[in-house]
Amino acid sequence: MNAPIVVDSVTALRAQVRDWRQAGLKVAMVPTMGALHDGHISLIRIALERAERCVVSIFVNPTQFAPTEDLDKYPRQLARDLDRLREAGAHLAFTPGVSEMYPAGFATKISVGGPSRGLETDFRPSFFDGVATVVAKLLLQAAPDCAVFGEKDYQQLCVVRQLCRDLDLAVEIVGAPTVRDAHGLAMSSRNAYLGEGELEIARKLNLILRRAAAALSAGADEAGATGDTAKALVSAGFQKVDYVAARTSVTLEPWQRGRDGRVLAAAWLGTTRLIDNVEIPSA
Ligand SMILES: Nc1ncnc2c1ncn2[C@@H]1O[C@H](COP(=O)(O)OP(=O)(O)OP(=O)(O)O)[C@@H](O)[C@H]1O
Ligand SMILES: CC(C)(CO)[C@@H](O)C(=O)[O-]
Ligand code: BAL
Repeated sequence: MNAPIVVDSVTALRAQVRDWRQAGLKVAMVPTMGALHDGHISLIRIALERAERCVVSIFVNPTQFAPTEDLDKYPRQLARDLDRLREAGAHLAFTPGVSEMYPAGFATKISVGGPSRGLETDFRPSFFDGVATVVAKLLLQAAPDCAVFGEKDYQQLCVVRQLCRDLDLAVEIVGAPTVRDAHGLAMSSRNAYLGEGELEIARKLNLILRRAAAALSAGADEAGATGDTAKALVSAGFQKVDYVAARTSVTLEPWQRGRDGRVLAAAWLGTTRLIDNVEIPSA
């Protein structure tokens, strides 16, 4: 595979996408924060099934991190990421610096309602403002035909869909299934923070959520099932559970039996916060 073109300015990104467009080629985008793993590569594969050209952005977006969060220690490994992009057949890596995305005087924030209410927002109150603002910018900068986001960050996917619908952004948002290791652990750049013992515990998260989803599907009381799940996570070794909740798919309104639903959770292992979600099987 050829090495991807690497650009760090919006002007160069726009010029390249315009050339592809003029040549009649479709463009797909995969926004990331880098430290690429097989989950990201699966998004690129899906992008390449839908378009002749794939743009991957690598930008650790400071506005979605709270001051107490891991912005400084977030893994940054551009050379390795570019190798992975070449192997995956991505055509362009957009690697802007902070001042390219947020030049002096930048003063806009996009705040999405609906699916951003609750769950992550209860614990990361400005997270989705940061995500929505940067995703809107990336989609306006690259103007792709479609953009691929992972279901691992399920609430984020729902917020991005709402954002594009509300702002009439002419881009199709494609959701991609969660890629997991052999033990069910969702791949995540933050898994790199986990020590050996923590990894063993992290691998129990998905199984515990699947049990909760099966119990709900079989008719268990929602408050009881989510409460038992939080207790099971603590028994498994998680020190703190931010939430375990059942929600209706897409809108993330309270789940109603008979409707498509998901169980979503966030929990801490030491200083590492993991999230995951699973579908509630239809009864
Ligand atoms: N295991 C996975 N399967 C499918 N998509 C994934 C997976 N992990 C991340 N993604 C998707 O990749 C995109 C970029 O995510 P990001 O760069 O934040 O990676 P991450 O592994 O989720 O990192 P973090 O550990 O910071 O949450 C998002 O759309 C995210 O949902
Ligand atoms: C969508 C995103 C690239 C915005 O910074 C980020 O939240 C992520 O990697 O999931
Ligand atoms: N994967 C979503 C980005 C974040 O948690 O900061």
